[in-house]
Amino acid sequence: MSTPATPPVLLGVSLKMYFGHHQTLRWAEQVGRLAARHPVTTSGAARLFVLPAFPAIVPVAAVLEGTGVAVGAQDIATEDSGPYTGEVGGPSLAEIGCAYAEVGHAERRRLYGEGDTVVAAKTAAALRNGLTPVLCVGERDRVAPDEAARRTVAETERLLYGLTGPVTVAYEPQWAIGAPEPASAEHITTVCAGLRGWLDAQPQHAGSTVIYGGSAGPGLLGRIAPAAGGLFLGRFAHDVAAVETILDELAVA
Ligand SMILES: O=C[C@H](O)COP(=O)(O)O
Repeated sequence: MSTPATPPVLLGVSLKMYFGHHQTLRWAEQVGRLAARHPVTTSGAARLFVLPAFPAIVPVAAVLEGTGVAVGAQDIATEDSGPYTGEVGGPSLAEIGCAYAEVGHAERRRLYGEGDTVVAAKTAAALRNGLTPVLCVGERDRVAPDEAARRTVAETERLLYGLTGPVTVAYEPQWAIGAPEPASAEHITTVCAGLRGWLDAQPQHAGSTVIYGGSAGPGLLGRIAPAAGGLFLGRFAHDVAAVETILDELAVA
């Protein structure tokens, strides 16, 4: 019997609203050059995706063409078209080359009042438009790892109820976002293993991935894999040298 192939490590970066437009393009050019030459990405052992601000998606997709780096959006409308001022719908995102759409980030929940109903509807919108939702889940306050796992699995189950398709679940404990350092390896592996176990029992979500975000950076993945199948990076990917360090770490793992 053959051993199942190890799935590629998934490294995502959300640029949030940190960079200006031209800075975003310069950053994307550097990431594209890195991905096109690094053995970990060229071999397919790791896959990268980036989520720029909406206006940069089209030029970033052009910059990254042929590098293997996928592009996505930081948000998606619940509806596909119609009178929804300021929103961007899944069909448009798919048309401009997005492969991913982030949903449910803690900042959107906290600052823009998005609750479970909206997050679930955005997840559904991504799936029906052929985009992989990057579904952000995680407890708001610091609790023990087992309790965090229980809450996070229940949250994921609730948000994915009735939906079908592969998802990228980004475990982001809200208290670890924008912090000096990530949650502990024990905390992350307990929750990610819980998520992995739940997903593995859901054939309708075959092909799904669990990644960790929240002050993630170099030096972390080796301590949380394989429970976490990758990282969802924020600030610590602004310096492309840090992304290269993470790829280098994978090369020697
Ligand atoms: O979207 C990414 C996460 O919220 C992590 O951001 P951060 O690494 O800057 O804390």
